[in-house]
Amino acid sequence: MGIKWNEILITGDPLIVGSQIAIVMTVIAIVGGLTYFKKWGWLWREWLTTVDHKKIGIMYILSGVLMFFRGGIDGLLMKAQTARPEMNFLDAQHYNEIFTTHGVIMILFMAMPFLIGLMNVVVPLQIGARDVAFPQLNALSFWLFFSGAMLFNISFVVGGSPDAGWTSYFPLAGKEFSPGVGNNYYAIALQIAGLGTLMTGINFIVTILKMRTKGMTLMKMPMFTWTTLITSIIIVAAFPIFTVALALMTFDRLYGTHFFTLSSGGSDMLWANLFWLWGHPEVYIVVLPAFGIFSEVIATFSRKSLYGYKSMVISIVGIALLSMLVWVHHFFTMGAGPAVNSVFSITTMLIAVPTGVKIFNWLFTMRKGRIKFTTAMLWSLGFIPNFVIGGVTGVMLGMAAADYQYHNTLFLVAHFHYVLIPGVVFAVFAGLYYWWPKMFGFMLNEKLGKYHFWLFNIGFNVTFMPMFFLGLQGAVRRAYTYSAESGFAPLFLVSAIGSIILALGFAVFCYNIYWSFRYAKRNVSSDPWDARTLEWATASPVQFYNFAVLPEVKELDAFWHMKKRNSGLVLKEEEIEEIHMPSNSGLPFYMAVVFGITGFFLVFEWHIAAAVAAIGIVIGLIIRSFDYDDGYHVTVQEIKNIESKWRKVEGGVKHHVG
Ligand code: HEM
Ligand SMILES: [Cu+2]
Repeated sequence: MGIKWNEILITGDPLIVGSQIAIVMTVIAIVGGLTYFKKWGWLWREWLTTVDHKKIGIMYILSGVLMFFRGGIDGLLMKAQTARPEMNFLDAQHYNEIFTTHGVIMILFMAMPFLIGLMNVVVPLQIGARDVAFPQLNALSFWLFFSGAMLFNISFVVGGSPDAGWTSYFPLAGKEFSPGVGNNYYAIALQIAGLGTLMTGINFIVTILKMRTKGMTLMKMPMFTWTTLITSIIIVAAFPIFTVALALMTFDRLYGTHFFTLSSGGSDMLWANLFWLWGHPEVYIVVLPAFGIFSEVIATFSRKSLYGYKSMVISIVGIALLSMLVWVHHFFTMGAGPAVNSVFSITTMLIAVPTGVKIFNWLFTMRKGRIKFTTAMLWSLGFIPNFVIGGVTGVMLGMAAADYQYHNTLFLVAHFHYVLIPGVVFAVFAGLYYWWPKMFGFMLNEKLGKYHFWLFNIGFNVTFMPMFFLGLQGAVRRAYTYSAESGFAPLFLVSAIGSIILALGFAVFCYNIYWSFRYAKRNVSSDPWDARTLEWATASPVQFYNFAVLPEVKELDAFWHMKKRNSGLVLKEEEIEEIHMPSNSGLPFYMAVVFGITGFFLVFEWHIAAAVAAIGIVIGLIIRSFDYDDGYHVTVQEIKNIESKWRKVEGGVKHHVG
């Protein structure tokens, strides 16, 4: 096991050396800061060992912000490289690495944690529960996700990034054509993060089915909870496929098997099928919770209940079923034959029906509503036309015969950005502006929010609209440059300028976060938007036990009706009982560390070291099986004290913004 340091630490490239220096400086700054301000204990007690769904949610969201930064920089680098023809800012190899890490990071390490973070913060509150069903498992989910994300990210400076696209098609991703460690990172880091996600799916299914408060039948659940339930079911159905595919990939790359290489009897098409059997549902895993967020925001700021609730539920179930039946549309051109292509063409286009139902429901919700144009509402309004462009071009791509023309061009890249940016990123922003006061007890700045919205929205369209036309003119995706004679130059330049405007929008958002922590008024009402669902019946920020007394639900939009009956924030003191809470645990964090170390050794194929590190995993499991900690109780007196404190202040604050 001779360690070749020159292969491990990448040197010679200014971008990478710059990042290495930046990483070292950041680590020194964080360690120094924590030591100087004596915050290590606080970090350990309040965050690293927490099992509180709200804090876990906040950590997911913070990871999402960081990863958006990383993925966004990848995007900007690509846009800079293609701004002019025959540029040499990035070479072909670098471009390959960057679109690969960009795609993986944006989908798995940006979209997923943002949405799972919001699910964590909001869903237990919306169903009137004290936490998720398995709080410690929830912490383990987060830490495994985080461990996988960090492992994937260090590939840039240690060993080299994967470069076979976020789809990692074989034979390109196999050992023969990608001998470096880059694609090992893909196989192993995604495996670790994926295990975390799978556990999240199981956790939320059980939570939503078993932990709803009295009276909340399935058809009285808020729409965000519905979408979380269906998303979790898709996670449980789809992620194991990816787990298996990645395991087979790991065997192929590390142990010389040939599941995916033709040369020894394997099949590269097997990878393509397995990947998209997970990959297409994955798109709905990120887009359905986003639909849930828009449903909450649009109903709240139209001051009406959601139009067509039942048809909304039916259409998300329909989308979930169809999402498992369309995967072949990603490789129409691979020659499955006209009959197969036609079937998948039809299933693909069918998805437009339930999606269309939802769009009309949102529009009808707004009809005759007294609309408040808050920032959260702006994101929801902006989503609709942009997402329709993404949807319509999706139907175009879904026509198998026409797809021979569009396939692997920038038309496709433009299409899925028009789905994912409005469908996920806009939703995340809407959700953050909306639930920020619930998470922290103060708001994001509405005026900055509007700059953020307009810059981001305009920048997004200027970046991606030209790509449709470039694609139709024949510009292929994943190409690091093009010739001056191609005539692509003007549109590429416009697109690059757009990406700068987009980045400015994101910068305003980052500043807004800073602004809110620094300057925002602290005495915000617990229900600043005059909202409809139960999460607003708690203190802002929410007490660790969520509800002093679990609420009873009689109808949809339960909190709205409680307010109508003047029982919104009424607390019947005689009903307060002791609350049973789970204890913190350092075990999930420990498991993520040993998983991360084992994964790192596997990436470099240091098998003995990996085996030794894996013993750490087994030790963790053993410790957990001897863990009889049953949690602790909060006394009635304590609850009364806490409740009277915030309720007294609550009386004196200005309610309802806008
Ligand atoms: C923030 C602004 C963004 C910019 C400037 C950007 C730009 C780009 C560019 C230039 C490409 C490569 C085009 C090519 O094939 O040559 C690309 C690919 C891709 N992007 Fe983005 N993007 C952005 C946001 C996102 C978001 C939010 C997501 C997902 C949620 C996303 C997912 C992807 C994926 C999956 C690929 C394909 C990677 C591959 O070919 O393997 N992007 N993006
Ligand atoms: Cu698909």
